[in-house]
Amino acid sequence: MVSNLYTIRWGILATGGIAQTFTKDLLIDPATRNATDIRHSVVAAASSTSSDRAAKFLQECGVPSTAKAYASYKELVTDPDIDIIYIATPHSHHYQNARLCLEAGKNVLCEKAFTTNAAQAKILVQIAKEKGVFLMEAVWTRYFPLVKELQSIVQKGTIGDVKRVFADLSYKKDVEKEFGPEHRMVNMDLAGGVLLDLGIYSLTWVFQFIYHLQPPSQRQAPIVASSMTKYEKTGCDEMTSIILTFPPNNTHGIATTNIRVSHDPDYQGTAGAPIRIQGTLGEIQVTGLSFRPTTYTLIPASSTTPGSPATFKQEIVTHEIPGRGMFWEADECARCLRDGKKESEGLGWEESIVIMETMDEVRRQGGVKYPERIESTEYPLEGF
Ligand SMILES: NC(=O)C1=CN([C@@H]2O[C@H](COP(=O)(O)OP(=O)(O)OC[C@H]3O[C@@H](n4cnc5c(N)ncnc54)[C@H](OP(=O)(O)O)[C@@H]3O)[C@@H](O)[C@H]2O)C=CC1
Ligand SMILES: O=C1OC[C@@H](O)[C@H](O)[C@H]1O
Repeated sequence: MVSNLYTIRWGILATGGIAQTFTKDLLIDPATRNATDIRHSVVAAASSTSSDRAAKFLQECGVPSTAKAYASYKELVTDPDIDIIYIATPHSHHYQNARLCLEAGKNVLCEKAFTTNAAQAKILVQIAKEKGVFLMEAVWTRYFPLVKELQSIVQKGTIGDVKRVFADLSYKKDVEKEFGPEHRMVNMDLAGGVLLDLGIYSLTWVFQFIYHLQPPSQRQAPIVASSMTKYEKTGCDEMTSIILTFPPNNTHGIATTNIRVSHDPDYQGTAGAPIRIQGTLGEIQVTGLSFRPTTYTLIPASSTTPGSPATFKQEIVTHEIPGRGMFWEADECARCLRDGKKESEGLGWEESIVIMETMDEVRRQGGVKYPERIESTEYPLEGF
C-alpha cells in the first residue's frame, strides 16, 4: 500500500532556547493534533560554538542518535539529507544565516523578526525566487487553529465591519536584574529591543485581522504614527506604541509593546484581554499571552443598540494545545514543500516585507538605529 504520509527532514541552525522548544515540538506525534498527512524528522543540528554543543542539544531534545551534529552553520547547509533549515539565531544574524542557507539551495523557516530591516528581507525573497526555494518567517501564532477560526469568523462578517484592532504583547520585567545589558532582548549588537522581539506579535494581530483579510489586490501599506522610549543603558526601545491607519477604510490598528509593564500586571496571561477586534456588531477579545493564544470571547453589541442587531451569542471558546504550539507552523512548511509552494499563504513574502517596512518607519520616527554592520545588506560578512 502506498502511504500518503509526507515526511520533511529538518536541520536546526543554532542551539539556544527557542531552537530547543521548536525541536521538541517537532518530535510530538502529529496525530495528537489530528495531522495525519505529514511527519517531521530532525536529521541534524549545527552550533556555531562546537559540534559537542550541537550533539548535546540533539540529545537534550530527545532526537534519535542518527542525527548529525555540526560545528558550523556552513557545514549544515551542505548536508544533502536536509529538506529545510530552521534558523533560531538572534535577529541580527537572520539575514546572513538565511542567505547562507538560501544560496546553498535550502528551504528556510527563519525566526521572527525576519531581518533587521526591509532591505534585507527583500533580498532574501529575491534569492528565494531565483533559487526556487521555500522561505517563511516563523511567526508561529499565525498558524494556530484558534487564529484561523477567528479569521473565518471575522471574514463571515459575524462582528460586522472591523473598525479597530488593539493588540499588545508586553513583558513586566526588571531589565537590570532579569536580563542585563548584554542579553539579546536589549543588546543593540543583536538587534534587541521590544519592537523586533515582542512588538512583532502586536503587529501580527493587527495585520492578520485587517490587512491580511483584504483581497490581495486591494492591500495597501498603513500610515504609521508611533512613539518609542529608549532603555538608557543600551539605546534599544523598551516601550513602543504604534497607531496604524489602513486604507481604504481608515481602519485603525493599535499595536503596543513594553518591557516594564504588561497587559496583565503579573504577566501570567490570566488577567485582561491583550487583543480586542472591534466590529460594528460586536467584538472578539483574546485572552492569554498574545504569542500563544488559548481562549477567546465573542461579545455581541446589545440587540437594543440601534443599528447593531448582532446575530451571535456571547461565548467563550478555549483551545487545548498539545505541546508548545510551534508544530503548526512546521506543519505548514511540510505542506508547502509537499505541494511545491515557495511561500505560505498564512504569511506571504509581501506581507512580511510590509511589516518590516512598518517597523523601519517606527524606528525612524523613534530614532532607533542598529549598528551599521547588522543593518547592512552586504554578504557574506565575517563573524556570523
Ligand atoms: N517563536 C518564539 O516563541 C520565540 C522566538 N524567539 C526568536 O528566536 C531567536 C533566538 O532567540 P532565543 O532562542 O531566545 O535566543 P538564545 O540566545 O537562547 O539562542 C540564540 C542562539 O543563536 C546562536 N548564536 C549565534 N551567534 C550568536 C551571538 N552572537 N549571540 C548569541 N547567540 C548566537 C547560539 O547558538 P549556537 O551557539 O549553537 O550557534 C545561541 O544559542 C530570536 O530571533 C527570537 O526573536 C525567541 C523566543 C521565543
Ligand atoms: O518570540 C518570543 O515569544 C516569547 C517571548 O518570551 C520571547 O521573548 C520572544 O522572543
